[in-house]
Amino acid sequence: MTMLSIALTKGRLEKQSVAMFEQCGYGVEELKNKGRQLVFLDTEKEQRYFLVKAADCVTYVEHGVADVGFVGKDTLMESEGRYYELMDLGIGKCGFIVAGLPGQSPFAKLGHVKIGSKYPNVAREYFKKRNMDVEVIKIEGSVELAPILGLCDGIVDIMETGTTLKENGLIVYERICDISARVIVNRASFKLKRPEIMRLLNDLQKVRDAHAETNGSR
Ligand SMILES: Nc1ncnc2c1ncn2[C@@H]1O[C@H](COP(=O)(O)OP(=O)(O)OP(=O)(O)O)[C@@H](O)[C@H]1O
Ligand SMILES: O=P(O)(O)OC[C@H]1O[C@H](OP(=O)(O)OP(=O)(O)O)[C@H](O)[C@@H]1O
Repeated sequence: MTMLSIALTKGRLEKQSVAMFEQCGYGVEELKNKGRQLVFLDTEKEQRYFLVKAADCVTYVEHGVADVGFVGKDTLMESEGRYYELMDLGIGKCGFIVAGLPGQSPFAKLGHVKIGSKYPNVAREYFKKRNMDVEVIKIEGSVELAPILGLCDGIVDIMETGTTLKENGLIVYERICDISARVIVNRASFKLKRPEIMRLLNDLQKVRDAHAETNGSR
């Protein structure tokens, strides 16, 4: 059997991704008990996993260093990589929103509008579709701070529970779209390692559907 290399997004998606592999019956003990280690071998299934930042996950898959990647749709929408997006994992569910201070909608402002975001391409694209000419300011994190301090009139960011916005006195003006984690696959790997990749996708699909059923029947 051919070895599959799988790039996992570290951080918020990590725990749920590892749990899915565990439920598939793969040997992820090393991944669960990691220290500073970044590559993990699952000899039984002939798979190796590595943990990388979201945007790097796309890069590794695009270049074929990883055959498969687990990454958020937010990152895919922001990047320009070439890969196959083959499955919605149903984890890491959240959404892209436009938010701002109450009574100060960026959609109602006349004149120059500034939008802060960790996702400048997504923000630019969205406002272009709305026929609005905005200046997008790239922000690396704690985006909610930017309109409070007057750096911008609104933000494009991720919202899950809405707690971060609420605790910072911001409101949602528009929901852009839903986001969840996806499986992406290198284009050449999909031809050369198709049986291994199909087996992985089938296993993941069973786990995802079992979750959906449990949640749906609550
Ligand atoms: N609040 C959230 N709820 C659900 N999923 C989220 C949330 N925030 C981020 N995600 C998903 O998890 C992925 C990783 O996010 P995470 O915050 O761990 O890393 P990051 O965005 O690279 O930030 P950092 O610079 O803090 O590492 C995101 O690309 C997104 O798909
Ligand atoms: O709606 P909520 O459940 O409050 O989640 C939303 C928050 O989660 C993400 O930030 P993250 O924690 O990744 O930190 P960051 O500001 O460094 O991006 C996002 O940018 C929001 O700030």
